[in-house]
Amino acid sequence: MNILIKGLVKEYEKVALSIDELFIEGGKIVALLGLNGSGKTTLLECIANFKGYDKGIIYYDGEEDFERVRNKISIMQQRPYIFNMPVKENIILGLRYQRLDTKIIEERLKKYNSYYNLNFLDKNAKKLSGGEAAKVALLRAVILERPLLLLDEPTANMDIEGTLMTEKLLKDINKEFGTTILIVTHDIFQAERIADIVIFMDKGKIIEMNTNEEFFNNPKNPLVKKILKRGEVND
Ligand SMILES: Nc1ncnc2c1ncn2[C@@H]1O[C@H](COP(=O)(O)OP(=O)(O)OP(=O)(O)O)[C@@H](O)[C@H]1O
Repeated sequence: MNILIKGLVKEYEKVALSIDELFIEGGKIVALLGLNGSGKTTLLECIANFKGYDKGIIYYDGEEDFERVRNKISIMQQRPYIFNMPVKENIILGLRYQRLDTKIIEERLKKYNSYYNLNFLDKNAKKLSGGEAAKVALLRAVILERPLLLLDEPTANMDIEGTLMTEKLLKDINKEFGTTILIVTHDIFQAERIADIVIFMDKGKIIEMNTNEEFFNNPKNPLVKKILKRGEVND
């Protein structure tokens, strides 16, 4: 699914997000980078139409009526909600709502759990560690197999193995279904590993957007240049 954003403004006490125009090509993995408070979550929440916005239009494959595309989008939020029920039920919740055949639900669960091999599917999900809960929330979003996947720092609490498996999972579904994936991350190396397009935000605006290669080899914005240089020396 492609996304076209025009004149988008979201205000809280101050302007949290102000984007003149942004086009995200369908089928791409797009990493959203930026310092704390730069508007990454707000952008994701506007696209997911969580709290509405003050100005602007968002087109989803040319469609501006969100109700018509709602069931094509899934999101994993920064602090995902975990329901007081077994892990398995947390993961397949959306599929249950769709009243899919039990066999199909079990097959999908098996397919996607093969990335993490969670062996505590019957455990109450409220008792999971931060990284375990993140894997459950990620699977809950991915298992729906929707054309647009919005992920807010999905691997922030995961160990390195979980992080790399998540990256493999995202690449695999992107390849299999052409899923458009928008992923917020603070890990520039993760962005470099998986993104086709990288966006850098500052103070509610997009200050740099480029292909992976151009972004990392030839950054234009002074702040981005400075941050990438620091990353290289692991400072
Ligand atoms: N519910 C809210 N009420 C008031 N201000 C908010 C609210 N949510 C976000 N903001 C403000 O909007 C701005 C952008 O916040 P946002 O969460 O989008 O940033 P972010 O780039 O995702 O940050 P982080 O990297 O810390 O997750 C910040 O100044 C934040 O304080």
